[in-house]
Amino acid sequence: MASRTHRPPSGGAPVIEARGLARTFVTRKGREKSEVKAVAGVDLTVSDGEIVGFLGPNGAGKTTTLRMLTTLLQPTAGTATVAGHDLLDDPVGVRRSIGYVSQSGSTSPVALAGEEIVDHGMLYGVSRAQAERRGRELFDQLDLDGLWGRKPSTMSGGQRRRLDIAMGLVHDPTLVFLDEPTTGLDPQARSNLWTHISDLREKRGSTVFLTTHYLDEADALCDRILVIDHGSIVASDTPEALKRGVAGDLVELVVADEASVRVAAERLAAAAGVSERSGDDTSVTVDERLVSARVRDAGARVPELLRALDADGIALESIEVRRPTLDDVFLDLTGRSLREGE
Ligand SMILES: Nc1ncnc2c1ncn2[C@@H]1O[C@H](COP(=O)(O)OP(=O)(O)OP(=O)(O)O)[C@@H](O)[C@H]1O
Repeated sequence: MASRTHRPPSGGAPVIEARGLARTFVTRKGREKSEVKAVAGVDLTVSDGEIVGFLGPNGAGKTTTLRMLTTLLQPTAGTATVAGHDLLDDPVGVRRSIGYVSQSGSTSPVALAGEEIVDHGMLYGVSRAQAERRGRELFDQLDLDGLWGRKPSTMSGGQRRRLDIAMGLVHDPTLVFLDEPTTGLDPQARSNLWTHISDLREKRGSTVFLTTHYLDEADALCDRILVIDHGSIVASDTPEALKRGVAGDLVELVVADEASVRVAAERLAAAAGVSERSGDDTSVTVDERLVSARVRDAGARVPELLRALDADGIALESIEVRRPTLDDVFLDLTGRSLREGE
């Protein structure tokens, strides 16, 4: 399992500082010109040693932001400093200081893994001997022992993804960008990779900025989560604080007798301190015998609710209290579930 030693968001000096970073794409269809504001002026700060997760629904602007921060795409407005180098004035300095592992990876299926990693290091100005030493060290740390002479096409998905990460680290970057590092891997390979990603920080002091579609991954790995929607950052906090911000725990009652549903809904509304209007997020909803509402501090209020129901002679078939998840946070912030996009 990945280490959960989450650090405070404002631990060290900023390694990424973006102000008003924006990108508008102009597309033409015949004589018609239209503009897409992919990223609409993003301010973000990432501190030294943080693991930051960048989440957002499909088309929210994640990849465009990542491509700008890694110098692959010119911003149309705004400024940024990445790993101590100005994005616009010194893109080469940025590139030399960062590691970038793209969604598709960058290994050739035919070259041998060890050759690939040495060539990649040399591309970044590292000597052959140094690249080989560093590469072998990374193979050891990333559980790739014995695969130096193998072609990536003969490796498992998890091994190939760890090789991608080794390639992104061979020149010893202090800042690593990972674009959906575990997409397509089975649960065991994902959790194994989480350990390696948290080790990047624990053992090497790296700062990690990653995008993911998996909320459990963001929860397990990240000190802080940035949520982007329609090209703007809509939240930035620790996973715990984001969950605390959701309006209470979900309490679901299944009432034994349909005739008691109305009174049960009244009692739940009183416990939740909300109205009984349905269709509102902060109201009680009734679906046949299922009565549910969000209740702040449910642990303290549910015993009182049960006593009130008992006094009214209302029997329950079941009661469930569910703590907010990151998916609830996501739904609250963007109106969409991240799972809808999968
Ligand atoms: N080269 C381009 N030309 C025109 N529009 C573009 C271009 N690249 C991205 N866009 C648009 O910009 C918006 C943001 O796209 P982006 O790829 O950054 O989103 P994303 O959050 O990474 O999405 P996903 O999760 O699906 O990868 C989308 O509306 C997309 O269609």
